[in-house]
Amino acid sequence: MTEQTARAAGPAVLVLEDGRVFTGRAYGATGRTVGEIVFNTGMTGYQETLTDPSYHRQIVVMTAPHVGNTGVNDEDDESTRIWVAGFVVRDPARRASSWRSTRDLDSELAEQGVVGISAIDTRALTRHLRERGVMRAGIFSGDALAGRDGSARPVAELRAEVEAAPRMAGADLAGEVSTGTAYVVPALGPDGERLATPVATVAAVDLGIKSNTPRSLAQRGVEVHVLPATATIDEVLATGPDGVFFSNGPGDPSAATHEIDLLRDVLDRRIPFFGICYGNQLLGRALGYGTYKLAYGHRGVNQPVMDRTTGKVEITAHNHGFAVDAPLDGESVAPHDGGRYGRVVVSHVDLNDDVVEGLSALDLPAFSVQYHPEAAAGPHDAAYLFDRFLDLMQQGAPSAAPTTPKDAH
Ligand SMILES: NC(=O)CC[C@H](N)C(=O)O
Repeated sequence: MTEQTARAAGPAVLVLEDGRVFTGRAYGATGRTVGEIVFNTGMTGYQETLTDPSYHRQIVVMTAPHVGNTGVNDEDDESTRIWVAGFVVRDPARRASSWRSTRDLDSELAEQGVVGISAIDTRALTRHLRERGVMRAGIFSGDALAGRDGSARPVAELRAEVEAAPRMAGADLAGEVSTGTAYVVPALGPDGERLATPVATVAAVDLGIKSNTPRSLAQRGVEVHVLPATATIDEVLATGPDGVFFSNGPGDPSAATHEIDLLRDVLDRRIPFFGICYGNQLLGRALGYGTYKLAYGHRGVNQPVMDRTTGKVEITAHNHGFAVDAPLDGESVAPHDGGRYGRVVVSHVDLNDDVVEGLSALDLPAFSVQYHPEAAAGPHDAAYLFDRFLDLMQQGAPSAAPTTPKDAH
């Protein structure tokens, strides 16, 4: 068992755009950070959350009161670094304890320069964000909190820095987190051995991809060519894909012009397509539907979603602040370009708030979900969607595409 003990910490403040201030202790790196403040209701999975590139430019509040208990290990990162802009916790573990832990979370945050705050009332903060919606915020500690004479800087000054931070609405961020160069994740056989002949080849456009996504495809015998967000249709076609995948990622889908054009090029060629989260929003926009910003989003690991093609309810992992605006009931004609993409159904819906959680084209080999079948963190109820993608690639469209949902839950 590995155990690590937390470091001593000085004062820190969290300042919200609307003027609300929380006072606590510095956690992780000391200094200043600004971003959009959002809350995550997962009781587990902080390491996967921190390393999920979709959280780029966001300060994450964990509603679970104890964070850091199992330290940090070498297996659970979802990318090569921590992406959150800041981290807010109630009660950090004073001692990390797990057989897999190699370091404690406080030091890991400090080492990666991630400014955090602890010892604040995260329940009051979350209730505030639920009432008012997500907004910009800043965490200030150390020199960023103290004025020249050593006394704390006035809140108005800190708030002005928060108000100068860029907003999430309109932000095109995939290019800031995507891989710079293409790479291949090899197909695996049943015993984890490399397959000489993959079952299928997928071109996966990395808009902020989590490691468990190509892994989930590779485990089904798929060879995955991960491409940068700047990929062109020729680069996609050069991989000889049986299917194209668009990943999760940070930012506002309405700003992703290049990716939406690329996706239309894919749809025009009737190449089987699957998208997750940002990929779902981009499919929505490519088909001509709108997207909008939710008041406080869905971030956690226990969101109930109904697969309306089977009537089954699954418990799912979410991280989204935007959503697709498509008609919930029955088929609609995709609005883009006079309806040339044919009919679409909302295949999945969130049972908490009726937000669109999946789209299926009926006349094209294309579908997507707003939540995370790759889990990490979260339950694996939705892993069947990778099999659905494989079926779509192997059987072709539109035979594998779901039919119109029978009921609207
Ligand atoms: N995880 C994601 O792909 C997030 C998509 C988008 N940035 C949102 O916040 O809704």
